[in-house]
Amino acid sequence: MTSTSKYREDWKLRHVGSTLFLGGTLMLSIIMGQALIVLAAPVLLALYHWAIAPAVKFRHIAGPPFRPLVGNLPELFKNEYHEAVYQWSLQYGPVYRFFMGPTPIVVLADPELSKNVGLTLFHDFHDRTAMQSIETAPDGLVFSKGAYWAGARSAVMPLFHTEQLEAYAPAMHGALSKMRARMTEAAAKGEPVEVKQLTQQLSFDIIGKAAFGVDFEAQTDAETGPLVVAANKLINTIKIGSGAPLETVVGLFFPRAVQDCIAGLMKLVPGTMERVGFENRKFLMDVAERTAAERRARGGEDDVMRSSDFLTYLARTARVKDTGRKLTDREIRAIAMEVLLAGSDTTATTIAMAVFFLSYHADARNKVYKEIDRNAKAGVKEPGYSDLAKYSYVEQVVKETLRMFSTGPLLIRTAKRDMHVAGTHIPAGTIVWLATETVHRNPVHFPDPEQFRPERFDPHNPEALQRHPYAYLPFGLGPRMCVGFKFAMEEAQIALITLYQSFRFEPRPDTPTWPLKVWAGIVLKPSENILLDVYLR
Ligand code: HEM
Repeated sequence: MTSTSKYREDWKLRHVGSTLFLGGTLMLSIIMGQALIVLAAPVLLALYHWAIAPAVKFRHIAGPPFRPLVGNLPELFKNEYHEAVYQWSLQYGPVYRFFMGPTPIVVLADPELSKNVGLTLFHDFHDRTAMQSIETAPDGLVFSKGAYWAGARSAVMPLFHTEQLEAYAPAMHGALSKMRARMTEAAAKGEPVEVKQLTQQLSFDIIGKAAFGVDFEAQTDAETGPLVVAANKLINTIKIGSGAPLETVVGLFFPRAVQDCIAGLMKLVPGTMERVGFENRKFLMDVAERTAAERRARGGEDDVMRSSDFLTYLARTARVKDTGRKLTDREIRAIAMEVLLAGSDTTATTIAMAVFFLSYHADARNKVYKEIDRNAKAGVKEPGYSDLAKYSYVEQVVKETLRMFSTGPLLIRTAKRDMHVAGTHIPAGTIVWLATETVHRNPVHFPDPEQFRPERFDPHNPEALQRHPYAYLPFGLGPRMCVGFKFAMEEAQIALITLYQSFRFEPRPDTPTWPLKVWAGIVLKPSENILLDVYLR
């Protein structure tokens, strides 16, 4: 080989080598680039989902400025979140949006809009979205959906028919006699009473007897009674905001599947709120299931409507309206749990707050005494459900208490499809809050809203006659309205009648004043420490 041809050969080899090297590098960078894209895509997508999309998608609705990732959580949890909702409505009007982390919430704070969403457009705003991954949710009422919910609700409704409500009154009086004894003792000793604590225990005893048919012993054994201890522990785990379980916090930022996964994992770790919630829910559900089985075994499908408890009725008589099918054990225990949770703290807070307001309002208190004494003279001492019509002022007191201090200050609905409400586009899947408490505080519908004035609910009062029919919604509205509202009104009225038959409550220097620093939360943030002096009348 000549030197020229050798040179050519070397050159070729070098050329092939560098081409291969260049090609390889190019390939490698393409592969790495693609890998990078594959790896980065979810991060970019998540960033888009958290940091950009919500603001872009909801830019047509006014509201507080969006912050990437956290949205408006800081403002929301600074006070109580329905207080933030109220303040925003003053700033942005009756239709606005804010962001719970990256999740947009559209708020409607107007009676007509409540009517539209809760009633007129019900089929498009049929369901609620849960913040926690509650395992009983698909079988109960509160977070069940569509046709299943309608069937379950139809089976439960007869529990709140008039004759049944009449049958719960003796259990209410039974529980109240224990409370009266405790109050009498406190009055004799000159000791103050913490009203909310007492009414909480009272409510557990009442709902325990009515729903489960068993004695929760909350008033006699609050510290060690297994049912009341479990119920209290469970209630503490159902929180949103500071002190909420990790799964709830995760649920603010991640899709439901991630939240469920975290909830499942946390349940395995002793001491976590998820574990405490799981154990106590299971304990109570097992009690409900055992009790239902025992009630079922006692008899056939006979008439167990009167003088029975919820579980007996649900296990033996209840039927889904259209199909006629019986409720399963899973459904029965889920409904029993919900009733226990939805029906205890809400009613207890209402009774406690009514006593609180009355302690500061001698005029209203004297009208209550007058009504009670008039009925007592006419022979009504332990009123049943049908007697309550004779206590219209006590009813007005309960209504005004629920207006001033809502234990259900927001109604939750989810848009099933793209909708237009008040000319505003609401995309499918959006969570909508009907800010009922904000309306309750609006002077257009309730003049001097910070004033406790039960007379505003006197049906003959021009203020009541002129009010928008959907301005006052403490129990919600439409087909998803509170299933237990008549039970709650019955319990609150009977409790107040019993208490004011015998006692007088006076504020102390350390009693909170209105407005309270802490407002009721959507789930369970009661006004605690309502310390009052109690006297025999
Ligand atoms: C003062 C007491 C109570 C208040 C303020 C209250 C308030 C509410 C509110 C605002 C809702 C949502 C309604 C809606 O979205 O339109 C609701 C739903 C519900 N409440 Fe009550 N409630 C009280 C007592 C009770 C009691 C005593 C029970 C049971 C015995 C109960 C069981 C339920 C259930 C099961 C739901 C879900 C209904 C459904 O989605 O079909 N509540 N409650």
